[in-house]
Amino acid sequence: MKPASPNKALPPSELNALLFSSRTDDNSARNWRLFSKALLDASGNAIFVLDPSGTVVLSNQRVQKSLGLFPGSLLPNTLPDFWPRVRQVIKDRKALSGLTVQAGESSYLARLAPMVFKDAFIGVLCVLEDRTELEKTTRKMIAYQELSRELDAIISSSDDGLFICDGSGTILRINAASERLNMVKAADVIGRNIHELVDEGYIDNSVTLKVTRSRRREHILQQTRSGKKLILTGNPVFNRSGELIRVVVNERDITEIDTLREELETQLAKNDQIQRRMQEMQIEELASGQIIARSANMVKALRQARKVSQVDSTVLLLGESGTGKGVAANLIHQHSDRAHNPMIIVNCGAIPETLVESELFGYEAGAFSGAAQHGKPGFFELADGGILFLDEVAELPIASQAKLLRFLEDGRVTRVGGTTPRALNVRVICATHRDLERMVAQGQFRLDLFYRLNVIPISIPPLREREACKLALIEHYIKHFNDKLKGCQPPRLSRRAMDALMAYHYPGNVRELMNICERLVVMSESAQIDVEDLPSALTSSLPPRIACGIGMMEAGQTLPQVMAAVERRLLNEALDKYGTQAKAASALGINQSTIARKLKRFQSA
Ligand SMILES: Nc1ncnc2c1ncn2[C@@H]1O[C@H](COP(=O)(O)OP(=O)(O)OP(=O)(O)O)[C@@H](O)[C@H]1O
Repeated sequence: MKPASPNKALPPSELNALLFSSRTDDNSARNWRLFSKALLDASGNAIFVLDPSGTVVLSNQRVQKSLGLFPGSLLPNTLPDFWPRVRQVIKDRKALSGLTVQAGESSYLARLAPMVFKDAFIGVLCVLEDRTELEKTTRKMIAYQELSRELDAIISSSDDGLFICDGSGTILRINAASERLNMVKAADVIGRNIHELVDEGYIDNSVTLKVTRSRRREHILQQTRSGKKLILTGNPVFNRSGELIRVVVNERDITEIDTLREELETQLAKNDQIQRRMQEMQIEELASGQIIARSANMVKALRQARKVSQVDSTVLLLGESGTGKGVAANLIHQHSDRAHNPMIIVNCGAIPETLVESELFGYEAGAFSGAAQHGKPGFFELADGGILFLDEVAELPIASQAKLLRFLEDGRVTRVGGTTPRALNVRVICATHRDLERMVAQGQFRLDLFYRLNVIPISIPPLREREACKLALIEHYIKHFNDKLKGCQPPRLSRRAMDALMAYHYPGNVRELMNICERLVVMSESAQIDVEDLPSALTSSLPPRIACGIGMMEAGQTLPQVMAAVERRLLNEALDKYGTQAKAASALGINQSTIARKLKRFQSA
């Protein structure tokens, strides 16, 4: 701007008269003044005029409101920091611009210009532009820029793949890890829509599309073209009006974790198998091949028996007749510190009730008519240093139950007719096929004795719940009886005969299976045993089949649930039948690690 350089200044009195006097007023001059004021008020800026002494002679509404400068106000008093700049303009009569003025919270950009009227310098025009909002916005912009730089750094330094799409699935950005994992270049995919990439077969499944449909966090597993396994997590981002504006997808490479997990599962399955085999071997070795245990439930029962053989506690063997309670008792005995001393086996149900007490606890000379002259030791005394196995313990008369309880509590017995108790070192093992709890409820068995016996209960499962044992027992006893009775090549079982033997429920358990095998060996005339050679009770039982049809579905069940149930059943049957995961896996035609994984899933379901 061309500087004004008038050689004279208008005296203040004249200036005031010019601006405010009504003496000279006519209508048009007053209108012109009002129009000028309206013009100044309409401006978005704060505008005021100072006379050369620094007194405000004119100010628009904005100045009055925000700076409190009215005609007559002294600038040196109101804005002392700004006054020197104004003085400079008064002195030099040259305009100044780009000045900043701070007034309270507000900040202004000021321009000062000398005012000349009729060749005389009349004062200074000050135009102040409010920069407060602009500065706030600038500060925010700087903060956003910093935040954006930080986000950039975070996104690009992440080892996980990250990509961001807008609400319609158009890719906005993708980090280096994602480029690497997906073998793509950011430049090739940014700006493209996920729909297109799926259509072109670039990706087969998109978590972004899932998120856009469900509008919530989604996960999917994805295999990349390079064979990596990724777990993709898509997170929706909404604006204030609830519109989906972004989908942020995180891609985690789980190839290594998955491989490690599989290795671990295989290792665990192997360990499990080795452990089972070792247990089987220990049990087999111990019983010189006479005990057959293939089903997990039987292996578990025998493992418990082996474990308790090391302590002197009373053991209660529970199970149906013929399941192998006597076998378990033998196992405990053979493996205990008492193995070099006898195990006296007493079938409590086989002794006449009147004789039970004297048989168990012995009697003194002349205890009753017909008693031996010098008295007789009972089974307890005979078992001193060893084990007394009370089979069918539920059949003990109540009086003997009381005496047994006393022995279990103080380790002493008193012969019938005697008065002096004898201390004995006897471990007691009891067995029963009866429901002792029910007998207690019916008053047929002492509650206190039941508690005393039930310290370590071991249940021997019935043969119908031991599929894998069945097969092994049949093979074992066919060979056993053939070796014993014939000594030639044992007969082969036809498929149908084996199926019938496997399908039969054996209410008499192993004892019945042994009898059937013995009979088959004795009766067989050819090298093969066929279904016709079997007792009629067996041939009527057909192998169980898995029913299939809509009728097998329960109300509310879904196809996946039915499939899972069938899978679970087949798996359990196979495990039961083949004993080990490896054998079951090969019979089912799947990997052992798959079996291990499925079992784990079933357990946690
Ligand atoms: N796991 C097994 N392996 C081989 N033989 C077995 C097995 N279990 C039982 N047996 C045989 O079955 C027969 C019956 O077993 P055991 O006498 O032990 O049954 P139990 O349950 O004691 O029967 P009970 O209650 O009638 O006395 C025995 O000849 C035994 O050798």
